[in-house]
Amino acid sequence: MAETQTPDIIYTQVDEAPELASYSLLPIIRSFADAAGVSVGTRDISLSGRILAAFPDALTEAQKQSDDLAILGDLVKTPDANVIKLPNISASVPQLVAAIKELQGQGYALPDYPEAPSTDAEKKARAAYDAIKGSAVNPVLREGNSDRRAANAVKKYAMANPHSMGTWSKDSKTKVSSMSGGDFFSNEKSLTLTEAQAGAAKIVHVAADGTETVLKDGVSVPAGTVVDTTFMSAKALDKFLAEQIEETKKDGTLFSLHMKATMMKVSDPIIFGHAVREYLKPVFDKYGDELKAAGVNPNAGIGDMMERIKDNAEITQAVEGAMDARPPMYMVNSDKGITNLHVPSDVIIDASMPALIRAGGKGWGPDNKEHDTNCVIPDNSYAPVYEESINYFKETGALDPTTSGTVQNIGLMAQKAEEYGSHPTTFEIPADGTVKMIAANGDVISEHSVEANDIWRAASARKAPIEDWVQLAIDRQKAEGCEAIFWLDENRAHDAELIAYVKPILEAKGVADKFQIMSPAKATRQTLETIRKGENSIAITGNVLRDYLTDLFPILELGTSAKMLSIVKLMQGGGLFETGAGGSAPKHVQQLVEENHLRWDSLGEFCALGESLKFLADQKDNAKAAVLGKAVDAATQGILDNNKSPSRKVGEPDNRASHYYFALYWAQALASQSDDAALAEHFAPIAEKLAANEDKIMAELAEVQGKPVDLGGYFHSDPAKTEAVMRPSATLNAIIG
Ligand SMILES: NC(=O)C1=CN([C@@H]2O[C@H](COP(=O)(O)OP(=O)(O)OC[C@H]3O[C@@H](n4cnc5c(N)ncnc54)[C@H](OP(=O)(O)O)[C@@H]3O)[C@@H](O)[C@H]2O)C=CC1
Ligand SMILES: O=C(O)CCC(=O)C(=O)O
Ligand SMILES: [Mg+2]
Repeated sequence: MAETQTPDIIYTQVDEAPELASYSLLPIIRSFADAAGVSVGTRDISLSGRILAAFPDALTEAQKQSDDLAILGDLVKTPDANVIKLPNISASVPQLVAAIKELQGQGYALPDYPEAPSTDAEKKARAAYDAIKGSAVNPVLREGNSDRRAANAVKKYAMANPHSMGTWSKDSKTKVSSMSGGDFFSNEKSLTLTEAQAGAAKIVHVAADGTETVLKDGVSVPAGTVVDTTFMSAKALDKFLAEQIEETKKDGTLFSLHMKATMMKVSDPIIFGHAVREYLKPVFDKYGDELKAAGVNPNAGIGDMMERIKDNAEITQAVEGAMDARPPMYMVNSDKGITNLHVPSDVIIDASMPALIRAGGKGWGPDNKEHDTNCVIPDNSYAPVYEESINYFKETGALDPTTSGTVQNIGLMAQKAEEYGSHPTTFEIPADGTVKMIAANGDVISEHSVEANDIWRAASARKAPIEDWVQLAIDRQKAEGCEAIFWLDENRAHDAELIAYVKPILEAKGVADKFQIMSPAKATRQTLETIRKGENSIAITGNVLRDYLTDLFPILELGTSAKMLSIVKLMQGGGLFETGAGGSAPKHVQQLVEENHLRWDSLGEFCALGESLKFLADQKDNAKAAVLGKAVDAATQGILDNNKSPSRKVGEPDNRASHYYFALYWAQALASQSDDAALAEHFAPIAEKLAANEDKIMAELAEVQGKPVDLGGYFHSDPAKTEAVMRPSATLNAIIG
């Protein structure tokens, strides 16, 4: 065959902190793997890489880049897949625009992001950019369901070395506020499609005057798919937001909005925009025309708005005046004046709510001090999880990480299950009327009366992924023998359809007595009670709760979700090993650039690497991969036992130093094992050299810290400059080769 062979393992090229870490870690991985005949390739799924791959016609031959995401999307549907997936940027519009600008500045003739596309070329460019926006990578790669948990060694380490936890007081004014109706939760309709209804469905808007507009045609929904449709009323949302702004002011707390504008890339930026508009209502009322003329789109946030009006002193002053009259906002960076409503991707609910709960219900205010906070989460589908957690901790005090049990997660996410797949079927409604979803055979799946500006969406979960998810839960419960709860609310339309799948499978397998089914609010309380007793629980959830809980519990138990094992057992037999459960930590890049210290912890990468190698050993009957994998586990244990994880403070050992120790312990484990004599012989001198040069290497790594560095770009950094920054120890580099 002419085709070049796929490497044994693909390591993804991403963005921000994890990508910086890869510059240091990947050469070590490759050098060690190479000695065992294991090939490690890379594929570029970074934001800049995806932009370049989408516009070949705008680039010179030398600049063109392959569509690696599409290639990986095909690979994960084969049994050969073995992919280590690091977190990548799920870009908001301001991030996308910034990345395009940076690439243009580097000589790539890319089109601008067309804000109001009118010509065909602009419409084409806009469609290409919109496909890159938000969570555009994970849904493509996740051809399997999710298994996230803390490895035993990691959990034990956290219990012995607890992170700091804020204290909860019974009279904390922190709370979660959600709509009392008119939200996605209360308007949801759900149906499991029959054979007769299966096929290509369409979504139609019928205006009050009878005009029909097809919003979307050809929505593929095979038999057995659970289809949900729902909408959020724009009027109810605005009323709710106005009330919350008032109430926050009365309570004397901070106003904060928690959304997932990246994952729900159509609905949530719109909801965010409503909050911006409501918070700055006097300004939008008075200067609406001027703001429109300046191209202000509230969905892009106050940051973008201020930039556009910076030359207009009157409006700038009006904004500042309006903000002074409003309750203070929860800040992303109080030193720099960056508020919760500045950029839609700055406050991402899965990370932001747990961080606030870990801090004892406190958020940072504009005065650079901690305050109680009103956490505004408009939709009720999942807000009760945070509400119940906050209520529970107010009653009982903070969780004790030294004694707490652990919560594992089995998440339904394969084939864009649930809201993850809803972007192409979410619409801001143009005019009053009805929205119908119509099955291939003409049956009306659902019908909703809507008003202009309401946000309507359809989401779906297919039969095979649902069945695979239930089986995964059965396997995991069997392995752990602990409490296992399906977080499903029989009173919610969608969950009731899932329960109709779950119950018969559990009964048929004779394991119904091992599982409970509970609404998210009840499951939250029971789970917290279980882990407080030092026992463990498995949360079996849909996609959104998978996302939320795999940050919430790890952040409370381990201090961070970066240390999680995150396995995607691909439905076609391959393996996808995600590193940790968190994101790409933009704050960490800032610190590196300012003071050459990278506090990113690669423990998630170490865990994923070990799993990937052990998977390769089984997948290709590769005994050397098994030896490498076992040694990775020993090295990871070594990092924990000897406290070699990165420090947060400049001047102390950082990410690069932890990679040196990882290499040292990995080489020592390989040198001392007796399963493969050739590998032991190869790694003995390497282990010796690494150990003998410890002081020298650590000094070389320490020496560079404390000064700013130049990476030659943020979204598309200069490889040579970045490598020089991330591999500053000539001694280590020479040993690694
Ligand atoms: N799988 C994926 O591809 C995911 C991608 N994302 C994307 O990541 C970006 C940033 O998201 P954000 O919500 O800010 O969340 P992040 O998880 O990137 O950051 C939140 C904070 O978590 C801590 N943290 C996260 N990872 C590590 C690590 N490995 N080592 C040490 N600390 C860590 C840091 O806290 P501190 O600095 O206080 O120590 C960090 O500032 C967005 O573009 C988002 O879309 C988000 C989630 C998953
Ligand atoms: O895909 C994304 O944008 C975020 C994913 C995420 O947060 C997660 O999987 O935990
Ligand atoms: Mg997440």
